[in-house]
Amino acid sequence: MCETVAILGVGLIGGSLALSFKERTCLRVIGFDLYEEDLAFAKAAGAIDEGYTKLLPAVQDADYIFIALPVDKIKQAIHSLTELPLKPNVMISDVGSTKAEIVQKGRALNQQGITFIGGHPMAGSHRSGFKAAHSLLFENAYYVLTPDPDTPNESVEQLRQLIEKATKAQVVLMDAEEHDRVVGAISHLPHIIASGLVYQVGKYSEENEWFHRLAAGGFRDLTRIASSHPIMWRDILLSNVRELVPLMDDWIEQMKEFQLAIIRRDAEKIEHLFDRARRLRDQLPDRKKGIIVRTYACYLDVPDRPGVIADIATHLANEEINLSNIGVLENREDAPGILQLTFRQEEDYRRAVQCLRSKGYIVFTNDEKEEKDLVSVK
Ligand SMILES: NC(=O)c1ccc[n+]([C@@H]2O[C@H](COP(=O)([O-])OP(=O)(O)OC[C@H]3O[C@@H](n4cnc5c(N)ncnc54)[C@H](O)[C@@H]3O)[C@@H](O)[C@H]2O)c1
Ligand SMILES: O=C(O)C(=O)C[C@]1(C(=O)O)C=C[C@@H](O)C=C1
Repeated sequence: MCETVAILGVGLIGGSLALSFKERTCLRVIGFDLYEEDLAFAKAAGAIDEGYTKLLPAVQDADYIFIALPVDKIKQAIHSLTELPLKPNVMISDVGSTKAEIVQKGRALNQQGITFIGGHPMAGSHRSGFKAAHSLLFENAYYVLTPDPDTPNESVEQLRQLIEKATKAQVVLMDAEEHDRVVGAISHLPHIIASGLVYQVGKYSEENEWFHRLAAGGFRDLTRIASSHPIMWRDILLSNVRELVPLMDDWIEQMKEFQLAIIRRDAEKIEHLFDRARRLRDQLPDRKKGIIVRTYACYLDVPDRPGVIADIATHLANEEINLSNIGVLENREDAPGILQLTFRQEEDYRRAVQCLRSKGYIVFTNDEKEEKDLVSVK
């Protein structure tokens, strides 16, 4: 007979877990959330079998409980679980973005003989709620578990196998404090910096709206995560103060190093800083994400005249080439825009390049675009 998993909080992460369990295991999935409508939506989407707005009916038959609430609410839920009649062999985990404080709370469950193992899937989005959930959100991502030294190995293995089977993520084990330091640097601090940049430009744009209007690719890429849920991020920061304060000190030092090099007009130093950063960035492991489908793109210098996009689309349609997306990358008034055409199939992409070149368009591929960008920067 199949077991039951209760997911507390059927939002982005809980909803994605629920979809993963339904898709790749035979577990019965019970959802718990504040809102009836969200539960009804998750049920209609096939993510949960039943949904409750009360904790007891959601957890009393569960063999596994995953707490996917905001960090502060995870701590409260752990406390509530210590007071409820649960199945004796239930295994409890969470998905919170910080671990030390949560694992500390979880020890109250461990003292009652219930296995609690902290967890954190290293994938997500700036979007929130079940509407943004996806069964492949965690595919190929790391999924950190932070068992205490005295957690039985069999329990860790059992949880690892369940998570890997359902989510297709790769489980790694880590000490909770080490987790908070690492994730503080690669996730929490970047969220603060992104919001800080948006603030700075927001302030300037109150005086001069061009600051907002000119904000283009680089600024947008760098600040996407500033659109994340403010309450979720408030709780994350408040739960990782110990690591964040020294990390912010280091960041301020790093900015001062850049500032000094600029004040001194120290070209060599500036180049060295950028060169080192580029090398380090290029060494980041490329973890292929499940929900990102491989696409093929080509680029066109297009004259800024009416009908040009329709003309391109017509040529492709006449050749029965399937175009997946079309977008303007740059749109300067005094220069041609760059049109990005994206294709799902390599064959479509190759035929499109050939077809459009034969119609007189200047088409360049990804590698050629990189070369062109570098040349125009020199
Ligand atoms: N968003 C990310 O990228 C990401 C990635 C990894 C881990 N996490 C962690 O996952 C957890 C959930 O984040 P999310 O992005 O899924 O948030 P979310 O807002 O999408 O989902 C949270 C869900 O919990 C419900 N909820 C909130 N308070 C509740 C309460 N008191 N009782 C019952 N239900 C309640 C909300 O209605 C919502 O459905 C957080 O702890 C976060 O730190 C987030
Ligand atoms: O991709 C994003 O938008 C995220 O913010 C995801 C992200 C991250 O910082 O990498 C955010 C919080 C999580 O705890 C894990 C992943």
